Amino acid sequence: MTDGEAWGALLALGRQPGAAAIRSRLDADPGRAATFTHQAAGLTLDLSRTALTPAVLDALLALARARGVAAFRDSMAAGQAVNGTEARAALHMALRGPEGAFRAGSEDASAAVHGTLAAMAGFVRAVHEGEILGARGDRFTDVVNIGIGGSDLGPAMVTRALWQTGMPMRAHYLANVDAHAWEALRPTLDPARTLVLVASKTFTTQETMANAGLVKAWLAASLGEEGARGHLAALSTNLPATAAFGIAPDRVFGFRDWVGGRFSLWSAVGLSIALACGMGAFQGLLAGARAMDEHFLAAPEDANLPLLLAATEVWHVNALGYPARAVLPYDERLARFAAHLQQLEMESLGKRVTVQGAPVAHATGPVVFGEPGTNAQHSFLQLIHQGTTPVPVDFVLVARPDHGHAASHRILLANALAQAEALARGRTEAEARAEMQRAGLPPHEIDRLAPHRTFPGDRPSVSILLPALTPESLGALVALYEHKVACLGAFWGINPFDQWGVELGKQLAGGILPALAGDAPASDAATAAMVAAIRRLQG
Ligand SMILES: O=P(O)(O)OC[C@H]1O[C@](O)(CO)[C@@H](O)[C@@H]1O
Repeated sequence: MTDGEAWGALLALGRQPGAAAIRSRLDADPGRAATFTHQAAGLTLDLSRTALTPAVLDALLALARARGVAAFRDSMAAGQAVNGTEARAALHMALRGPEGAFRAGSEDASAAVHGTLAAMAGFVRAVHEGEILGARGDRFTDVVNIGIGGSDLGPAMVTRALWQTGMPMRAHYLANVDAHAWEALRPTLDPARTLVLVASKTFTTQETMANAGLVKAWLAASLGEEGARGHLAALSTNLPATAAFGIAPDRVFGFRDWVGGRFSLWSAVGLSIALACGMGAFQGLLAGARAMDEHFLAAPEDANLPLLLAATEVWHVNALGYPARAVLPYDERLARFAAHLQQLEMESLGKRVTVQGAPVAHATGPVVFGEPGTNAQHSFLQLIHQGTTPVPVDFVLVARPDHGHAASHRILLANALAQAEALARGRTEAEARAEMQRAGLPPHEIDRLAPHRTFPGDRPSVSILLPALTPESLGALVALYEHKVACLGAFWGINPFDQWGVELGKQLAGGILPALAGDAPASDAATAAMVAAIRRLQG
C-alpha cells in the first residue's frame, strides 16, 4: 500500500457513520477490554475506551508501514542522524542501554554514557557519605538544579514522583528567570549546605545563566569566590562554557549533542534525581526505561505499546479531528507529569513542515495539558464531558500506593475508573430523565433539565496502569511516551527532535532588552507602546 492509499483508507474509516462510537462498541463486545489491552515493561495499556476497531487498527498499522515507522525507529536506534535539521542522532536509548549497545556514527555512544554514569555514581556516593563537603565542612543537605525546559521538567517531575522523607537530600528546581522564584527559594536554603547544579545542554540559555549568576553570587557572598566554586557543578554538553563560568572540570558531568533536551533526564541532567533519591533510584529509572526500549525495538507491531499509543493519536487527530489531549495521572506524586509531557510532545510534534520542508498536509501534534486527578475533575473535566469538541484523555493509574490509607486510594481509583466510564458511555437523555423521575422531580423540571443532564458519551480515553509508582515503572512510563513521540514523527513525516519554533522569541527578547532599559527604541510598534507603558509605570 502506498502512503497516499494508506492515508486515504484511514481517513475513509474516520468518515464512516458511527466511526467515533465507543459506547455501542463496548456494549456489543464484552471481550473488547481484553482485545484492546496490552502489557509491556510492567505497564498495562487499555485502549478499549476508544473507537478503535480491528479494521481501524489494521488501517493504522498499514499506514505505519507505509510511513516507515519501524524503519525510523531502527534508524534512531542505529544512531543515524534522524534529527536532520540539526544533523544529529537521537540516542536517548543509549543513556539507559547496556554497554556496547549503541553507536553514534564512529562514536561508541554507550561507552560515553557509562563513563558519565560511573562519574555520577562516584560523585553521588562521595556527597552522600560526606567525602565531598561544603566550604565550611558541612554535609550537603540540599541540591538546587538550575535549568529550564528539558533541563528542568524531567528531573523535577521524577524527583516529585519518587522522593520520600528520609531520602538522602532535598532537591529544588529553579527554572523561571522571574527572580520571584529565586527569592521564594532562597530563604529556605543554607548556602553552607547547598549544592548547586547548573543544568543546561547549551550552557547559553538566558534564563539559566541569569539564575546561575544570582545563585553563584549568593553562594560567594557567604562562602567567598573559592568556597562557592566547591558548591557548583554543571550538567552540559558545552565544556568550554562551563569552565568560563568557573566550574571545576571534575564537577562537570557531560553528555553529547545526540541527547535532546526533552529526552535528557536519563543523562547527567538527572544528577539531581540521583542526589535526592539515591543512585539506586536513578539506576531503577534507567532499567525501567530500558525494559520499554527493548519492548519497543522487538515487539510485533500489533502488540507494541508505543506504536499503538501513537497510532491511537493518529486516529484521534487525523481521522476524527480531535485537536487536544488531556493527561490525568491519578497520583499526586505525578503532579508534574503533564508538564513534562507538554514539552516532550508539543516541542517535538508542534511542526508545520515535513522533514523535507514542505507544508504538512494534515494536522500534527495536538495541544497537551493536564492535572492530577481528582483535582482535574473539579476544574476542566466539565468541558471534556459536555463541551463541543471531544478531548481524548490519558488516565494513569497506580494500583498500589505507598501510604497506608487504603480507603483514600479506593476513592481515588474509583474516581479514575468512573471518569473513563462516564466519558465513554455518557448518559442518554432517556437515562437522565429516568434518573430525575426516580428522584421525584416534577415533569416540567425534568423537561427543563434533561438537555443539561445528558452526556453525549463516545469520548475516548486510554488508561495506563502501573503496579506501583517505582523508579522502574516511572522509567517505563516516560520511555513509552518518548517512543510514542518518535513514532508520531514518522507517521506525520516531521522531525520530532528539533525545536526551531522557540528561537524567534529568544532572538527578539535580546533586541527588546535595551528598549526596556531605555537605551534603544523597540522596532515593533505594539512592543514599543507596551515598553513605554512599562517604563512609565516603573517611574
Ligand atoms: O538545556 P538548555 O540548553 O539550557 O535548553 C533548555 C531548553 O531550551 C530549549 O532549547 C527550548 O528553548 C529546550 O529544547 C531545552 O530543553
